Amino acid sequence: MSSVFGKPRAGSGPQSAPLEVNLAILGRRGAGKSALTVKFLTKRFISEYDPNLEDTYSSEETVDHQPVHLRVMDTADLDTPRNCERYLNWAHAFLVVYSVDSRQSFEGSSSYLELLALHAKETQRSFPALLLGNKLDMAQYRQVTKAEGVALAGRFGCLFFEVSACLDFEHVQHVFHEAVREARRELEKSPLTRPLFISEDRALPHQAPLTARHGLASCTFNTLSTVSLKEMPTVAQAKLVTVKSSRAQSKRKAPTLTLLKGFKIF
Ligand SMILES: Nc1nc2c(ncn2[C@@H]2O[C@H](COP(=O)(O)OP(=O)(O)OP(=O)(O)O)[C@@H](O)[C@H]2O)c(=O)[nH]1
Repeated sequence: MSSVFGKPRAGSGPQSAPLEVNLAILGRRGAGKSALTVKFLTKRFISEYDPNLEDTYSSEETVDHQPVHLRVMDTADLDTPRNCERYLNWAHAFLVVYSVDSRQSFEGSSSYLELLALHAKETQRSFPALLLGNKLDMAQYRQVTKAEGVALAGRFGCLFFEVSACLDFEHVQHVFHEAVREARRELEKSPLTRPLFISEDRALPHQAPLTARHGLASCTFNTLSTVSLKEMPTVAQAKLVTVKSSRAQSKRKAPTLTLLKGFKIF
C-alpha cells in the first residue's frame, strides 16, 4: 500500500513505480457491488456475503501494457449515501452500480451520481464515474431498460455498461479497466496529488450544509483547502489477508490478491 492513501504515483517510465488508482464502488444494498468486485479479483461469483462489511482490496493490474496498483473499495452504505467523505476524498474514480431487476437500486444510483456531481462542483475537480446496470443475466425480470441506463449516464456524462457478476469475467474485467483508463486520463491531466483536506467537516459557515441545499442524504463533505494540509484518514479496513488466487494466477499476471476476511467464495 502506498504510504499516503490516495496519493497517486504516476508512472513516468517503465522502471518507475506503477500508477496507483483508487476505485470506489457505490450503490444500494443488493446491487451486486461485492459480487462484481470479487468476480474481477478472483474470476469467481460469490453467493453470500456480509452486507455490513466494507472491504478494500489491492491488486496489481496491467492496463494497456502499463502496470497499475489498483485499490478497490467495496462500500457498504446500505440504502443511501452516508459518511461519504471516506470514499469521496479517497477515490480517483467511481463505479456506480444498480441492478437491472430493481427500480429502487436504479433510483439509488441516481442519488450517487448526483452526490459525485456535487462533490466535483464543490471541489472544482472532475471524478470519472461509470454507471453499471448489473445482473444482466436476470434480464427476464428487468425493471430498468437499457435506454434508461443510457439516459441516466448521459445526464451525468459518464460511461454506461450492463454487466453480470455471474457471466463472463472478461466483460467485468473490461469495465474495471475502463475505470482505470478514465482515472489515468484524469490523473495525467492534473497530476496533482489528491487534495489533502483539513479536518473541518462542517459546510462553510456562510452556507447551509451541502446536503440541506440539495436535499441529499446526510453526507458531510470536508472543505478542501491547501491552507492547513492534514494527512487523509486511512480507510477503515477489516483485517487484510493475502491469498494466492490459483485460478487468477494461472490466467492472469496478477498472482497475488489482497482480500479481506468476510467473503465466502464458492
Ligand atoms: N443473478 C445475479 N445475482 C447477482 C449478481 N450480482 C450479485 N448477485 C446476487 O445479489 C445479491 C447481492 O449481491 P452483493 O454483491 O452482496 O450486493 P452488494 O451491492 O454488495 O450488497 P451489500 O453487500 O448489501 O452492499 C447476492 O445474493 C448475489 O449473489 C449478478 O450479476 N447476477
